[in-house]
Amino acid sequence: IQPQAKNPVDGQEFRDLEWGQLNFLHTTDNHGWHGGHLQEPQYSADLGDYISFVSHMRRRAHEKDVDFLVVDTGDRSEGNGLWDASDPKGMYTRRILQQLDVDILTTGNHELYNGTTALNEHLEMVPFFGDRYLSSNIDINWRGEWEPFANRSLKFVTPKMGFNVTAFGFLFNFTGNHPITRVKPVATVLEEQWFKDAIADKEVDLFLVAAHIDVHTLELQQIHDAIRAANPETPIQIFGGHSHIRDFKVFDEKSTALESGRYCETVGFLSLDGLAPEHGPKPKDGGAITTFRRYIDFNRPGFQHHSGTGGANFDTPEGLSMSKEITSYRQLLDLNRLIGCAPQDFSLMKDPFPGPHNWYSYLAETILPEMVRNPMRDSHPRMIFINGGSQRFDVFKGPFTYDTSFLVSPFTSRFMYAKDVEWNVATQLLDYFNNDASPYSASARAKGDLPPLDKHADYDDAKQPRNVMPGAQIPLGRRKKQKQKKRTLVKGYTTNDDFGHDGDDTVHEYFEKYPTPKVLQSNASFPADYATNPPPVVDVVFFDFIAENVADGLNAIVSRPDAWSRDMFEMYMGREDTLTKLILEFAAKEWGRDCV
Ligand SMILES: Nc1nc2c(ncn2[C@@H]2O[C@H](COP(=O)(O)O)[C@@H](O)[C@H]2O)c(=O)[nH]1
Ligand SMILES: [Zn+2]
Ligand SMILES: [Zn+2]
Repeated sequence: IQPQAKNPVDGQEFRDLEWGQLNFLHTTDNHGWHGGHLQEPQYSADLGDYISFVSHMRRRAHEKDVDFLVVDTGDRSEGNGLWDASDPKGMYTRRILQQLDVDILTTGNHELYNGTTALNEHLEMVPFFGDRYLSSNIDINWRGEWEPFANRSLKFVTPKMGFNVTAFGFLFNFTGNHPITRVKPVATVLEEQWFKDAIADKEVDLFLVAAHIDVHTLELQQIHDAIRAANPETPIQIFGGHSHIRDFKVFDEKSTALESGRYCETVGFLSLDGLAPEHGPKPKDGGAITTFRRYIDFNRPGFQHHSGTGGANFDTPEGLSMSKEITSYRQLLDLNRLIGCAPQDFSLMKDPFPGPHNWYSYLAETILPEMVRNPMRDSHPRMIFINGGSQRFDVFKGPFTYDTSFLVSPFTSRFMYAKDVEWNVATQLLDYFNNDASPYSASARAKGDLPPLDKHADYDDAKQPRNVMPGAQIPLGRRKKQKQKKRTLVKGYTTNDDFGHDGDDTVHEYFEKYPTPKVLQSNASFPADYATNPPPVVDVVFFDFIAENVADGLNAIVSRPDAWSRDMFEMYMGREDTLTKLILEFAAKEWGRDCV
């Protein structure tokens, strides 16, 4: 099933990009979506189109005699059939990404959850990209000793303007990584001699930080502050990620951070002016940096417009062959195989939870009770817990394909259980998980286990841009503002960041975003009168991914630190019974195949 993408932006007049001395394209958290969005025209470009776009933007930079860098900040894996359906996972994605002309890339937490994935990233991607692949705080031990996962930092001179740039690559203080890897806390690395030497180097015109870190976090503040303390005047440009949102933070007059969404929905564009090369002429206005940022929807019309090629001359031979290669891999993996017809749209956060249009509610009320079963325990009442962040994308009414199961619920978590837990203990577990004050929240963030924030700020003209530094009436650093023209709006990202709300290239119609559960509970085989006559005990069933958190929660509830531990839990279903598989089986059984 290949729904054809109509022109995603009829009536859209694009505002041109403001180029500077140094210009960037940024992607992050693409999570395997390199084949594009087949059911969303406005994000329908694929990696082939992006390769063509990058090629044209490099050409334009050359014509303008300015510098241009392409950056990716990780989570390239997990969350699309193109990645998850191959064996080993990511086999085709790593092959296609090696054809992307990227200048600086770093590692996300999703490259590190699974040992095979981490090792393949280290053995295939790191050597291929060489010193451009930066991991300043990750090590790997696959051959008996700890060694850097990739290059720690890179100093280079930009070809046109002769800027001396020192680049780093950081991951947030992630603790959910596979044991063959280790992630050193950012604060620890900032004290290491190699880092101190790198930021002590006075022959640097710009520090570049590629970070798989949300732009509003302690770790990123620590990195900025360490570099700034050693370099009061040197510009610091940060590219963030991980929280899957479009965002932009002003740290100070010479430092900002751009975050560019997720899932091949966004390409971030950023330009800098006013940089003073070490040996070049000093800028006339005392070194003020002018910054411009724009979030470009990942579609061909936008790429064609900004590459200055229009329709006819956009596709490069490399881009065309990449698109063909992706199509062939998708066919090889049989990703378009129709499984069933989803009876309606179900969203993760575009509709209230709980509610009739919310995917979490449909899972809790319909899919999990029917599909998460153990024949030996079927008559036993059970509570089923899954982490909210395990669900990754909306379900659209109509064709639900083999690929869709990976878009929605890609992970290989299995179901474990604690047998016969007292009712009045088990009933307190959900609050332990979802109460922000509980210890779970802190450990979940460190594990990367909070549902990706997907904050779409509202389009409130009166609303001041967030985080404007106190006393600074205009965003720090000078920026190039552009007039907004009236447009026909389609639903999409509406972003309000430290530079205001003119960042989205395609002006979208705003829509409400609703909170999602940190952890979802589903009940099954409860007696009809459970509300007035609750069963004495229930089976507590859960994803192995949160097994330690379940033990911690139960122990906290009974106030005994060692009442439960992971090794006391048993498998509830088989190793092959992932939720991906269970959803496929449900869709095949319940949803019919005549998609009207
Ligand atoms: N149930 C599982 N959830 C997982 C697994 N690996 C990751 N996750 C969830 O992903 C997000 C983090 O994603 P990010 O793109 O924001 O970095 C987080 O909510 C995790 O819970 C897994 O194997 N099983
Ligand atoms: Zn991500
Ligand atoms: Zn991440």
